[in-house]
Amino acid sequence: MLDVALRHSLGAFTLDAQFRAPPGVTVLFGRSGSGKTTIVNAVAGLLMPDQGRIVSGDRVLLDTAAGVRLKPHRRRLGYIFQEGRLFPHLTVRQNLGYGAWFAPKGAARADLAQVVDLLGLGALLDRRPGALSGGEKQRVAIGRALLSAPQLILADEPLAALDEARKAEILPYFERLRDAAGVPILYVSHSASEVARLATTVVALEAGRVIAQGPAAEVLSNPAVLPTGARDAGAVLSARVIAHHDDGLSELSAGGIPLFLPRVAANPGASLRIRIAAHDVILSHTRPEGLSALNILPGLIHEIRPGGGPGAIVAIDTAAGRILSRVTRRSATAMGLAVGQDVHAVVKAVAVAATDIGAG
Ligand SMILES: Nc1ncnc2c1ncn2[C@@H]1O[C@H](COP(=O)(O)OP(=O)(O)OP(=O)(O)O)[C@@H](O)[C@H]1O
Repeated sequence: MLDVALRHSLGAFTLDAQFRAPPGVTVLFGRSGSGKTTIVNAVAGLLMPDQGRIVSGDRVLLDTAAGVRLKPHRRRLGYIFQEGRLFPHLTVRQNLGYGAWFAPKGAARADLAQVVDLLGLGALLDRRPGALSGGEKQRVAIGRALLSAPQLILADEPLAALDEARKAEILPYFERLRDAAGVPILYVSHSASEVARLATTVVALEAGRVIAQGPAAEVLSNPAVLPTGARDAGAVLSARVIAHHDDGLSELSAGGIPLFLPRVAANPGASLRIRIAAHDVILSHTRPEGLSALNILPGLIHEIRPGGGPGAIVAIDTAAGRILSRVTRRSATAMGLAVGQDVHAVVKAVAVAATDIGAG
């Protein structure tokens, strides 16, 4: 568990933020300039806030009132930066060894063989960073952070420098890290689909303040707190893989509702989390028939939130969880949509991209 309370002024900007990061990935999510990096720097000990208290597990890293200010190297943190920052003259094995060198003596630390296996680094150990792809470098950086026996991992936009294909390559490794390493991860991101896949907890920031914090599915289903507003709104559902069919579709079950998606890379029985973007969901009063879309989720309208422009976000509670649909206000009026009404949310199978599906 990480507890953070900070107050700090930087010119015209004031950070006044409090949040708690339970085990798993806690994503700091907010627009550019909302204070994400300032928070990460304060946790890292690279910025001394005007006032603050930061507690990681049972260790007080900072308590300005009590005069406690642990030096950065004594905070037991692993860093994963945007651009990897590996030593170019060292091999992958030596770069990993550098992480272990930083681990305090006697600290329980990850085993090299386990880390190599977790991150798929076996074939890369004797190469230098110049001979690695961006995604491979990032996997080495994750391994190096893990081997330093951290009590907390800080990842500041670790995927921002990678193209979509490399991001898709790395995301599963962060999922494994989240699910296997048992170390809390504080993760900075702008990307709604990255957040939907990785976050256990989301801390939404605006102008230096926390405007929402809580489980990812809950915070992300509130379009009012998303940095890009309705454009990025979407729901996160938990689903279990039931079967793979011969026509290339996989059948899943989300709270008992069948979902058909393009074949997913997970075995029957596996739990997945799936992001369904609000703009891919259409609404119907009656259960549609003669429609090509395969996924129909009956539910009740929980909220209708008009946007600044012509659109509105409709939140629907279904047995699979809360779904969001982005419709025009004109359609909402023409359909007579109202809170408490029964509706059917309709999702095309192909609307759900592979990057929006992650381990649950
Ligand atoms: N040394 C400084 N002096 C004055 N203002 C600063 C200073 N450093 C940062 N700021 C301001 O503090 C605010 C928060 O910056 P911060 O880097 O934490 O934002 P961020 O959410 O990480 O943004 P990004 O996503 O663009 O990295 C910004 O408005 C920035 O301009």
